[in-house]
Amino acid sequence: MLEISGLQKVFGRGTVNERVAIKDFSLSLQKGDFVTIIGGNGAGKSTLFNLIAGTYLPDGGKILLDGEDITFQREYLRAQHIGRLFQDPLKGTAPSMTLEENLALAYGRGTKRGFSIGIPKRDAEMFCEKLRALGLGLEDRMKTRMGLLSGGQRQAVTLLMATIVTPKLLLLDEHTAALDPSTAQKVLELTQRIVREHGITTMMITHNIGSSLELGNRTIMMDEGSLILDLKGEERANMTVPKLLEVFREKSRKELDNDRMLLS
Ligand SMILES: Nc1ncnc2c1ncn2[C@@H]1O[C@H](COP(=O)(O)OP(=O)(O)OP(=O)(O)O)[C@@H](O)[C@H]1O
Repeated sequence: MLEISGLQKVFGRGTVNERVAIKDFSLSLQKGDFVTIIGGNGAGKSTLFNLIAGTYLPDGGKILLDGEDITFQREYLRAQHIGRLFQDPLKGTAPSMTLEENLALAYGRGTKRGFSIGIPKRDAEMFCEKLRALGLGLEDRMKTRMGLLSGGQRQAVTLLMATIVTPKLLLLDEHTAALDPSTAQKVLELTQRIVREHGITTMMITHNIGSSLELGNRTIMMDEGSLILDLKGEERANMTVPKLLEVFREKSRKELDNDRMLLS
């Protein structure tokens, strides 16, 4: 359902700062795949997401989503089918608008539903039910401004917003990295539940090597803009954190000595 072939992105071409961020990158995902992505600082993980989401355009290669060539499609058009979460829980939301209004905006994405006429009662009831299902008591705070929620609450609502219209693809860019460990765990559990319920094809960048093996059905490792490891099936099931670090050392000839890299 996602076919990436020969993707290339160079920043600052022809300048002293020239940097090949994505180098001949190819990847093919099946519908319902949940891929975790790991790699050191500057490996190209976020750039890959920016190219898939249309924030940047590539210098070469192709991206097909459900058979449609989206390589140069405008970002706002792709956003109708691609949900995205960032490390910053406020990114992609309107902090001065209420939860209900944020959800209504997300629900209206890609449809002809208007926002100016207010929020229909049955939509508000549906938002309330979805918030209740998060188990965070947010169903009683529909009129609260988004900016007043805690980081974990906001990220849970952002997750709901990204999936309220089931996307073809969900991109999670370290979406729990800014949360305390127990809140991060809760948001990860919610993520798994929502992704599983709707069978959403998902890509998740993480610095937690343990999570990268525990969540999803496939793990890819990037280094210097290239895919250096693609783990699935039995090979992935038998992989451990120490073994994965060893593989990284062998393949990249460097240590994963990233300060943010969590090893368990
Ligand atoms: N807008 C930009 N302009 C110039 N260089 C950029 C830009 N965005 C990314 N880069 C460079 O491209 C390379 C890949 O960066 P990217 O942010 O994709 O890596 P990453 O794997 O997400 O790293 P991290 O884990 O540190 O967030 C880096 O060398 C980075 O400095």
